[in-house]
Amino acid sequence: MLTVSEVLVFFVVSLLLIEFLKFQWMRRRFPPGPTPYPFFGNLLQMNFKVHHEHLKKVYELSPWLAGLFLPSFKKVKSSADFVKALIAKEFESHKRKRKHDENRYFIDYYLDEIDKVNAHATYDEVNLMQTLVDLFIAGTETTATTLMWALLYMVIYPEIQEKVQKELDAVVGCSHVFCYEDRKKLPYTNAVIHEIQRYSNIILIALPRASMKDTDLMGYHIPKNTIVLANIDSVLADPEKWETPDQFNPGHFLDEDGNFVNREAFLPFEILWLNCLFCFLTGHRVCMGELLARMELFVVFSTLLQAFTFTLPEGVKEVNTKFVFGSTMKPPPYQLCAIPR
Ligand code: HEM
Repeated sequence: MLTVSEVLVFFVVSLLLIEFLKFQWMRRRFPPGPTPYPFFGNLLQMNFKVHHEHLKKVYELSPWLAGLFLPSFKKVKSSADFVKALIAKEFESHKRKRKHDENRYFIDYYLDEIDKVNAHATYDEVNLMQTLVDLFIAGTETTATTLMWALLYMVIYPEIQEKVQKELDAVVGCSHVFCYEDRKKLPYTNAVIHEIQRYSNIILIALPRASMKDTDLMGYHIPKNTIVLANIDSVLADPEKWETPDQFNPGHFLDEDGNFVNREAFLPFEILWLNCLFCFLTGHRVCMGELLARMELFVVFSTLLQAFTFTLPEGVKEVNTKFVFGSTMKPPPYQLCAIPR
């Protein structure tokens, strides 16, 4: 047991050490942001898995106690267990019904890789299960959240909804079954979907990168092993890149003749320019589901607006659009009416 004076000495020495390091580091030019204290500035480098493991142990020892003090952990764990059980069932069924000459699914291809004997490969069933969980979470939460924002914006901006419906009626009609190719004939609808993604900006920060060596970037010093987080929000709302960054304005993606125009700063899926700059760090990293997500958003959004008009329930005048912070930035829970057209 430490005495009070020992704790005080430790505290004072730590402060002096921090000040000394700060003084040393001030000689280099660091990017704007919090002072890079050795401990506080690098919280992300701590092994969070260990904490998670401890929480899991508490939960396993006494679910009742954990449920009392860690209700959110309990909820997350039961959701994760549900997803894992679902995926394990699917995985087992693929293994049972496997035909080597008829690979059709990701699981089948992965199982083939496991079968190949390669001492350096990391393909195994545990990794496969985790990859499936990752794909499941990354692939459902993101598109669902974007569609929640999409319908909310349609009730807030009925004139935009009406314009989309007019374009859909005029170009493809009311019984058309949508495919991704249709977006080329529907510039306004396409522009609205892009603006939904820009304005809702459901992932504020890209996945972490780490610097593999000391480096200077755009005049700033980035020490080796620093975790670098790219701020997607700063690009999607950059006043130098967008005419009206704080407004929902599909015009950002249209030229004066109403043709769809892609914008360099439209980067909801990845920070591409950063990938170029950081190629010396961790290499290329992008959203692997981008194309699937784009197709899903276009087909689901167009199909819904072709079939329904979305309005606020009677008597509701105000809508809260302040996002709820989480793995993706979701709109607060809301109600709407879907009126068949
Ligand atoms: C609206 C839908 C989506 C958005 C906005 C989105 C956005 C993102 C972003 C910003 C990243 C980080 C990229 C980076 O750090 O440079 C990412 C990574 C990722 N996304 Fe998506 N995503 C979407 C849909 C999907 C779908 C449908 C899938 C799969 C079926 C998917 C799978 C992944 C995976 C596996 C990664 C990690 C890639 C890596 O570790 O390098 N995403 N996504």
